[in-house]
Amino acid sequence: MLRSAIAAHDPLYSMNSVKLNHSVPVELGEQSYQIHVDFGLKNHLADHLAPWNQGQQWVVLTQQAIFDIYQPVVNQLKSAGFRIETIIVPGDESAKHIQHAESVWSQMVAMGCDRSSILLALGGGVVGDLGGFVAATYMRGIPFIQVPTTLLAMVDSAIGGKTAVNLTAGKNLVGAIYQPKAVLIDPDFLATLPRRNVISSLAEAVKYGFIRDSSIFDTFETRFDDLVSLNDEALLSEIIAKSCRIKAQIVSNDQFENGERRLLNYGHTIGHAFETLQAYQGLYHGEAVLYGMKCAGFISHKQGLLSDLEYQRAKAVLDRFELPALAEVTADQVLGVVAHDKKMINGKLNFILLDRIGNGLVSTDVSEDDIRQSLSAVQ
Ligand SMILES: NC(=O)c1ccc[n+]([C@@H]2O[C@H](COP(=O)([O-])OP(=O)(O)OC[C@H]3O[C@@H](n4cnc5c(N)ncnc54)[C@H](O)[C@@H]3O)[C@@H](O)[C@H]2O)c1
Ligand SMILES: O=C(O)C(=O)C[C@@H](O)[C@H](O)[C@H](O)COP(=O)(O)O
Ligand SMILES: [Zn+2]
Repeated sequence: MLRSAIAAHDPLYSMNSVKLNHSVPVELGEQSYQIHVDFGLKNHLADHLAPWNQGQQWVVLTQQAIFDIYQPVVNQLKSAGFRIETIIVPGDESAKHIQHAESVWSQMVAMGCDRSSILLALGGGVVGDLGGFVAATYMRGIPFIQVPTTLLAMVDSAIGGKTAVNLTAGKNLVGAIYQPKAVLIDPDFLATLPRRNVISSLAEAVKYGFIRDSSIFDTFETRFDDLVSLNDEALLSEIIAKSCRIKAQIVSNDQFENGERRLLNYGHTIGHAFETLQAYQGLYHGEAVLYGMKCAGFISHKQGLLSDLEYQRAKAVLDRFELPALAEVTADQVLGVVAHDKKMINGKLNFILLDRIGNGLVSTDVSEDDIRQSLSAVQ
């Protein structure tokens, strides 16, 4: 509490005197990069960015609520001699619309950005996804750097190069796989993150516990309240480090999602449908994925893949997350959106299931009836 209060007044404040820093490589040949996790990194951002600064125009893409708190971080770069302009996009999922990509492209032209310019995405997954998409397309591609400010972005969205905007018909239906030059994580940003966003963010961390590393799931079972409160820096550091390593490894193995990377979509097939049907309002991404993971766990159990005991454990952890009620949507509506899912290949849906906690698998045997029954179980 005290920390949050101090940090809210001093955006350059570091909440950690003990260093819990580490680096994780994302191995992608010539596109390889490092994820640096460093409490207090934002106070030295200019040093971290110096290797890329050759006097070119930089654009910081962010949202008003973030800029209001962290403007001193941007000012610090100006003081260090960076040529910086700031572009503000809407503070919610509506920013991931092609009209905002167009607006950012046009503002960048007006600012004199050329192919050497660098886009720095300072924000959560929305800023990162939109910023990455703009960077991938502006003058056919300029470098970009991710500085995530939400826990979701630190454990997932800033890593791996998925960039996108939404269509009315579905989430992330237009985008590119375009890797950042670096991901610079300062967990101190989380001191000002609203609790609802922390809870939503944790969805992507528990996802790794389901699909890959049961020790992450065990941590959710035993230390749920400590995870949500963010009070234990060692625990926070551990959950970020484990998540980054898993995501980096999966992306390194399968950048273009031909196999293993599909596991990262656990809970997303139905979660994305909920977001789409609510017109990207009312339900945060992580919250939608939590509902989706409830459905996927139900189907895994129904198909006899997940034991009674493991299903009950999965359900008990997911039920601890505070979630807003789902809007009334019919199973037909959900199935209609799922039909456009990006994992639909030759008319076959690739659905992510579990055969135990800690092991995800890709199934092409999930029926409409499975989905209908799972929806009845969670609604
Ligand atoms: N590319 C990927 O691999 C990937 C992975 C997961 C999610 N996503 C996408 O990420 C998006 C969700 O991202 P999110 O959960 O980070 O939410 P978000 O980006 O919408 O941010 C949540 C809210 O918190 C505010 N905020 C951000 N950082 C803050 C801070 N430090 N202090 C105070 N306020 C802060 C933002 O302004 C925003 O209003 C979705 O669009 C989802 O599809 C992408
Ligand atoms: O990086 C990935 O791969 C993921 O699937 C991570 C997801 O958490 C993320 O929400 C992603 O944007 C969903 O991918 P999509 O291809 O279904 O849009
Ligand atoms: Zn996600």
